[in-house]
Amino acid sequence: MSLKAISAKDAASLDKDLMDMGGWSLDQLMELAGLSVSQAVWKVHPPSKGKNVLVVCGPGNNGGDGLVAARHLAQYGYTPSVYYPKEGKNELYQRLKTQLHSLSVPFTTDFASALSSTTFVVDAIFGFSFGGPLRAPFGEIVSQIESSSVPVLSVDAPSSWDIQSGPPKEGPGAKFMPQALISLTAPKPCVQYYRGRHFIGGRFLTKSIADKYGLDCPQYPGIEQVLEIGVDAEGRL
Ligand SMILES: NC(=O)C1=CN([C@@H]2O[C@H](COP(=O)(O)OP(=O)(O)OC[C@H]3O[C@@H](n4cnc5c(N)ncnc54)[C@H](O)[C@@H]3O)[C@@H](O)[C@H]2O)[C@@H](O)CC1
Ligand SMILES: [K+]
Repeated sequence: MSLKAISAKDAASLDKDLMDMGGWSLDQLMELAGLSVSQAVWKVHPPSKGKNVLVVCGPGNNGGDGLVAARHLAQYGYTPSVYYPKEGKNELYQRLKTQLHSLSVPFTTDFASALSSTTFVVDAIFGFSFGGPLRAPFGEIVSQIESSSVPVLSVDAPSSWDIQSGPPKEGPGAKFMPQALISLTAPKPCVQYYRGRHFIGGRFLTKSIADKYGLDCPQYPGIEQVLEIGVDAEGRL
C-alpha cells in the first residue's frame, strides 16, 4: 500500500487547520491518536504476550498520546506503567495524569528497573516537533531502550530520529529500530529508513484536508482505528 508522507511543517499546519477551521480540540485529536496507539499495541503485543507495558512519555503532544494510550491499555486489562521524566505543564496533561491515577496506573521514576521488568515499550517521547541532539535525560533513555531486547512500538516517529532524514549518524538512536511504528495522520518522511511493522492511525483526516496537503485518506476497515501498511524491502511505502 502506498501512502504519501507529510513533512513536519505540514503536519503542524494540518493540526492547526483541524483546530482553527475544522472545529476540533486538541483533546479530541489526542484521544483518537492515543486510542489508535493502544489498538496498535493490541495487534503487535496482545495481553497473551505479557501485560506489563511501559509507556515512555516525552514533554509534548507525543507524550500526551502516550498518556491516553496508557489509559486505554489499562481498560483493556494490561498493567501499564508510565515513565514521564519531563512533564508537560498545561492542564490537559495534568488531567490525563489524573485519569491514570484514578485507574491506579503507576508512574515510575526508576527507568532502568521499569525497563527490565516490562514485556513491551511504547515510545511516546518525541514526534514531529523533535529536532537536534537529544537533551538530558532523553539521550540516556533512548540508549537504554536501544540496547534492550524488549519490543518497542514508536508513536509517529522513532524518538531521536530526525523527522526528515531519519536516524542520527552516531550516538543515542543511531541503531534504534523499533519493532513497530504507528504513523499518525500520515507517515513522516523518515519512514523511508524504517524496517518493521508499520501502522497508520489517527482517524480524523477529511478529504478536503487530505487534498490540501496532497495526502491519501487511509481506508480503515470497519470500526478499526488503525490500518497496517507495508514497507517493502527497499523501505518504500
Ligand atoms: N494530527 C496529528 O497527527 C496529531 C498529532 N499528535 C501528536 O503530537 C505530536 C507532535 O507534538 P508536539 O508538537 O507537541 O511535539 P513533540 O511531542 O514531538 O515534541 C515537542 C517537545 O519535545 C521537546 N524537544 C524537541 N527536541 C528535543 C530534543 N532534541 N531534546 C529534548 N527535548 C526536545 C520540545 O521542547 C517539546 O517539549 C505528533 O507527533 C503526534 O504524536 C496528537 O496528539 C494530536 C493530533
Ligand atoms: K515517538
